[in-house]
Amino acid sequence: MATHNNPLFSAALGILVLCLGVAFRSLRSAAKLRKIMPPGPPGLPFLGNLFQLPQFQWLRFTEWKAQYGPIISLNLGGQPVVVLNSYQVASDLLDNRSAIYSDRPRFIMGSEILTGSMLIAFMTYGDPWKKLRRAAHDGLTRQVSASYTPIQEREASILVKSMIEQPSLWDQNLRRKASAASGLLGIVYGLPSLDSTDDPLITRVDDFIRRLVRATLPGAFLVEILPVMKRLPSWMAKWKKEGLEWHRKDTILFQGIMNDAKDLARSGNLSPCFAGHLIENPRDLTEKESAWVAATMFGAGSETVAAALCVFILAMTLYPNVMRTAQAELDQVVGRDRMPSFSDRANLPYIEAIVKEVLRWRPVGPLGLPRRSVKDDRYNGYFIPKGTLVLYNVWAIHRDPEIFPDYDEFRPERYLEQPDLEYVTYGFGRRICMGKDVANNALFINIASMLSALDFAAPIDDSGNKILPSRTACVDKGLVVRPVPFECCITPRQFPVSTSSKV
Ligand code: HEM
Repeated sequence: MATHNNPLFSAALGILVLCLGVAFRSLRSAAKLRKIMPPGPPGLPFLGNLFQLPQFQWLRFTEWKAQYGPIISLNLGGQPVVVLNSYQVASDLLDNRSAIYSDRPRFIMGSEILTGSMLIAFMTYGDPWKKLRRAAHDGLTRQVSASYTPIQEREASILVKSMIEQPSLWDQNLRRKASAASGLLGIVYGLPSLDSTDDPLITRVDDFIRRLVRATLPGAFLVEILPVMKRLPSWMAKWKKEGLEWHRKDTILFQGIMNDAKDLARSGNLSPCFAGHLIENPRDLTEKESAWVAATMFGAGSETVAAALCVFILAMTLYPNVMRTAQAELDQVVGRDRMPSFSDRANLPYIEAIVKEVLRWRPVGPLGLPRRSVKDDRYNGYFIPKGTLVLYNVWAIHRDPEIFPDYDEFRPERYLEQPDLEYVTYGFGRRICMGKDVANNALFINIASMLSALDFAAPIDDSGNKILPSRTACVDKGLVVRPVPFECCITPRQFPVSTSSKV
């Protein structure tokens, strides 16, 4: 039998030739595109640089900066990616061309399914995002954030107390008290301080954050790579069924807390809080939207502040001189018989500088949150096609030797010597962090309170040598990157009782 006369064989051959043709064309166009895009490492056909990215991608991007410059491009299996490695380039594109670079890539599980596309940080750019961001803005301006400071003072004292009572649990207390319980439940809903970290509300909110974080981990859900899977009916896709069910339950939870806040507002007993602003000025938000706008503040604000405070404790363990300089400032301005307060802030420039250096030295979001370009663009002679994934490398920007010559050192003095020095941990342009004032206030009061009441030191081994924690080892938790667990001796300053602890 002559196979070439067989119609099935001819059809199969036709499809093969067509596929090869399409593959060849897309290979050629990807190759052509790479030539006009910013420079970057060569990759494999089709897969591009997919297998050149290690776990801590910001480190590899920083190495490539040395080789290819402040703006580099990659091809991740056909997805064009641009990495912005310097302040100048990131600001040129994200601040000055924000109409093109303010979109986010799709987070199908983390945004569309788990939060019903109502978590501001993960929403794509457009009218729904603008509507929610505008409504949230009212409750987060610098002036309004200042009205939350009494809650933050109260919670900072509780954090210090927990560290004195349970020094071995410092990291857990940081996460639970400094995140869900501290500041945020009070700031968002005006709730009183919760005595127990096992409170069912904290547990539910923590579970919500954990689910969200898990959903954002690369490779956690296949649907992120094959978006068409979102169309599968729930009975065929367990992940989708569970995600939608969690969304339903979380909506009930967040609407319930919001309704409690409304009851308190009606009886005149709601303390100044974010929910109070939404209730007073609901704009055109539905009940569900306003419940999710408030919930966004947990998703975006809890792990980040706790991780930054963990970086602070790492820095104090490694740099005892910085700790002593800060304590001398506190003793002089505040004295030893009371806790610091926001009214001391203007007189505590060294503490303010420590806050900035914590955010610069080990940024808890070394790549911020990703963006996506919505239009073809040209920059410095390079082409950036519509749909490019745009990452800004906070790690590299904070380690630019021309701006931070001794970038690896934790040296708060740099901010006193050069008050205009920029750090970019809160991002850029239209998508810049909405909670930066709340976060800076939380970091200021927690750091000042801890330094005023506590000493931090590396533990000592049997031969009398310090056991220093790693300066660089970190854990990528999805939304945040924090130092690996380390030992630290935390002792009250006034009543020195040494306690060594491992987290
Ligand atoms: C140390 C603490 C924090 C850090 C380092 C941090 C960092 C960031 C970063 C890098 C972004 C993305 C910005 C961009 O795309 O350019 C962001 C977005 C956001 N942050 Fe924060 N954040 C912190 C605390 C908070 C807090 C306490 C809140 C709320 C009270 C908050 C609310 C938000 C919101 C709502 C967004 C989404 C903005 C948008 O996509 O339009 N953040 N944050």
